[in-house]
Amino acid sequence: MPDVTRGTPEGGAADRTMIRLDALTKRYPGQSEAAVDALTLDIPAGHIVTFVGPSGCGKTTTMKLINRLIEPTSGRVHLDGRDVTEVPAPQLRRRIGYTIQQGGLFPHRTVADNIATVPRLLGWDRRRVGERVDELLHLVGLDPKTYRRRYPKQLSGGQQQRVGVARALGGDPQVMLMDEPFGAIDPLNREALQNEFLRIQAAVRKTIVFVTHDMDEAIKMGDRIAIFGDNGRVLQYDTPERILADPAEGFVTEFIGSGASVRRLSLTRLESVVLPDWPTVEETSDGETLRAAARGSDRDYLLVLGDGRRPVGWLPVTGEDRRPGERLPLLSPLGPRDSLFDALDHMLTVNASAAAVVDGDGRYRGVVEMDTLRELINTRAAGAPSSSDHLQEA
Ligand SMILES: Nc1ncnc2c1ncn2[C@@H]1O[C@H](COP(=O)(O)OP(=O)(O)OP(=O)(O)O)[C@@H](O)[C@H]1O
Repeated sequence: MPDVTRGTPEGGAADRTMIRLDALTKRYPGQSEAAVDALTLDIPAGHIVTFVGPSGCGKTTTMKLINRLIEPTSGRVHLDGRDVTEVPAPQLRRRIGYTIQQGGLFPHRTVADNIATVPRLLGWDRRRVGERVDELLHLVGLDPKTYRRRYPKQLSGGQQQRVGVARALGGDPQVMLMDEPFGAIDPLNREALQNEFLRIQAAVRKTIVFVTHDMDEAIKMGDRIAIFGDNGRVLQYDTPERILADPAEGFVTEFIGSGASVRRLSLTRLESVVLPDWPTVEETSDGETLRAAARGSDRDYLLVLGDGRRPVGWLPVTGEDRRPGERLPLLSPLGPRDSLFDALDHMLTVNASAAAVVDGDGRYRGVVEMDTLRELINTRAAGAPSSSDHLQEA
């Protein structure tokens, strides 16, 4: 098998390797097959790597090998350049935060005591521990006054998960291992937690290994994705963009599913694409100017710009003689941080074939068309580079 797991997938400047798995193998007693088989993988500092794959493929076992909850049959784990077997286990676990499904909180300890677990192990004084607990509750979006003294059973699943994240961050670890942290959360709250967690990560920049069953979550959360096949083997390790654009044969293609080309749209932000120009008119234009603009364009709609070049409506062009019709309202234009997928979603929601895009100040920037998105989906699905000359990545 080619070595898919070494080095930097982007081929750019190398990030420091925080976790290095070297031919790591785990065979549980009495099992004929290895749960993890000669796994070799470099995890760069300050990034999220998602492990995704079918049930039983060795994701959890790999996590437990990293923080030495279990010992390997053979192979090595290096943390920040040092073999983990040379680091005493308690010290190691203080450097590695661990969250599991449903938060894994101690049921008979309050929220504050749960979060304080590692800071106390580290011997911090009471005041520093108390401050850290409040700081972390703030960070995960829970009001310390309300939640500090509650017990886990007095929290919703999502709140327990937040406390689980706060507890894992307690001792300011270098590394976080998160084993399906949002697995038991309903889809809406799950999305909120994912967004919240990405916001936290932008501030704390930990090295994170994030296990999930869900390819969409792997794409959203991962700077890189390791796709596991059976027996703890990694079939592909790369950025979400590359995996979606060029999935390894067979299993990976199947695992990603037929929605890959649509999913890729969600990876491209509007701020990074060059948008085609569109015929526009000013809100204050007189009738003659509007008629001239309608005749001079081959589009079925003109975009109306108001004060400060803000898109405010669409002007349909009708009839053989191309007359401007009644202005239609434009509710909310798309912004620079929206993705091509958001554009598609927006057009499907408002039943339109085009959507106006603005810059960060709300000024008109261009228009995305449904036809262009359709073309992108089709060319990407066919595996060909996009031939669209309407919408180029900047
Ligand atoms: N303590 C154990 N003793 C024996 N076999 C085990 C043990 N723990 C896990 N296994 C086996 O090792 C394999 C890998 O398990 P692991 O929990 O790492 O998979 P996983 O990818 O995390 O699965 P899931 O997505 O279902 O959590 C499985 O076949 C499992 O049955």
